[in-house]
Amino acid sequence: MNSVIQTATRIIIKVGSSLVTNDGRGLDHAAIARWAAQIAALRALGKEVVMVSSGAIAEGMLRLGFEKRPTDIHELQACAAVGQMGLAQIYETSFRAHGLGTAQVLLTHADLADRERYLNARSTLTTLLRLGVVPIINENDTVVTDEIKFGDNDTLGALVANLIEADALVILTDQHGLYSADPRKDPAAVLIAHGEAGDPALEAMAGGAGSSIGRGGMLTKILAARRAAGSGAHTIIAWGRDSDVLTRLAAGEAIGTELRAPTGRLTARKQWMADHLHTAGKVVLDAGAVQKLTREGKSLLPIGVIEVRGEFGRGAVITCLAEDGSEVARGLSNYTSGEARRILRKPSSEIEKLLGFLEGPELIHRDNLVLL
Ligand SMILES: Nc1ncnc2c1ncn2[C@@H]1O[C@H](COP(=O)(O)OP(=O)(O)O)[C@@H](O)[C@H]1O
Ligand SMILES: N[C@@H](CCC(=O)OP(=O)(O)O)C(=O)O
Repeated sequence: MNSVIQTATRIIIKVGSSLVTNDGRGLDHAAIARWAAQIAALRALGKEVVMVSSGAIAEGMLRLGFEKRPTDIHELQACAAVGQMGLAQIYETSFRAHGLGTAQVLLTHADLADRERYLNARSTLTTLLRLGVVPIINENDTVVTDEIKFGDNDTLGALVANLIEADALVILTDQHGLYSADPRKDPAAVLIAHGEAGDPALEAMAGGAGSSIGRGGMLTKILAARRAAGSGAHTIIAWGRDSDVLTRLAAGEAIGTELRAPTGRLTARKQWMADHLHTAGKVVLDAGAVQKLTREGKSLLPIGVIEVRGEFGRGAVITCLAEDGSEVARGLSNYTSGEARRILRKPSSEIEKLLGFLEGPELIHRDNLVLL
């Protein structure tokens, strides 16, 4: 039995170019309608779903009359811009049939590397989920070049899984999962049902490029699983043409390849904070705020802050100290050090008046806080 999707509440579902575009001949409306129906069923089970969908370039090629994929980067970008309209249109119509709203979110890797944009993307996506909307994400091909040339949406799917701390990443593709070798070339290849994300042996099996339509091949999916595991998300790679693949996964069926994250979510997040981000500043908390954070699992409000040390920008990782100097927590700050100094000791209801804007009632939201 496969329990990953059954127990997951927040799921990223990535559909590859090879699936969405009906082998390059425009968008596969029937396939998109089937995913929408299944995602509606997942939502009815209380799961939150974010889609990462490729297909803009292939649809744009069809609409603009290109027989084969252009090599000129700006023609590719033009195709993506034209095709993205078609993608948005068909997703909107398909989900609307189930009473679900959709949102178009176009991201680049650079957006997620910048802390301020990272926080904005994160807040927007979680707000969309709270409002019951299904976000449909693609790479913002108009403003990037490298990604179009070498890019794949598997990596984007993993970055989004990390961004909103999803429980699972489902990568739907034109194969039944990861095989011991490329099944297009080796008929004796067998399906790998289980593995551990990050196991180098998997990378060796997945070598080589993908189909003529897709960009990444299997290797980028294996690397995406490793990346998603960084925030504790498990990955499933499965055949997306199965009419009920998602609902069967949600019912607990073992389908495709399941790559489990070796560490739990909290551990992974702590590790991420510890490894990837140096703390830019410090805030000293009063005893009441320490109590709220450590015992009650609450966010850090400015009223509980007695001192701000160092200079930091919005979205920076800062350390929270108790009055005796001991480290209590680390987290991503909603405000710059200058702003934090103006609102410390103040009730959150005064933030807007003091700063002229409100980024949130808390200095560090509990979702962005790791206790030490
Ligand atoms: N070990 C493997 N197992 C399965 N597929 C593999 C493997 N190695 C390479 N591939 C290739 O990867 C392709 C899927 O990648 P890709 O075409 O990029 O799809 P997508 O558009 O869904 O991202 C398969 O069609 C297959 O030819
Ligand atoms: N952003 C591009 C998709 C990139 C791509 O093909 O990725 P993938 O589906 O992972 O092989 C598009 O919409 O055409």
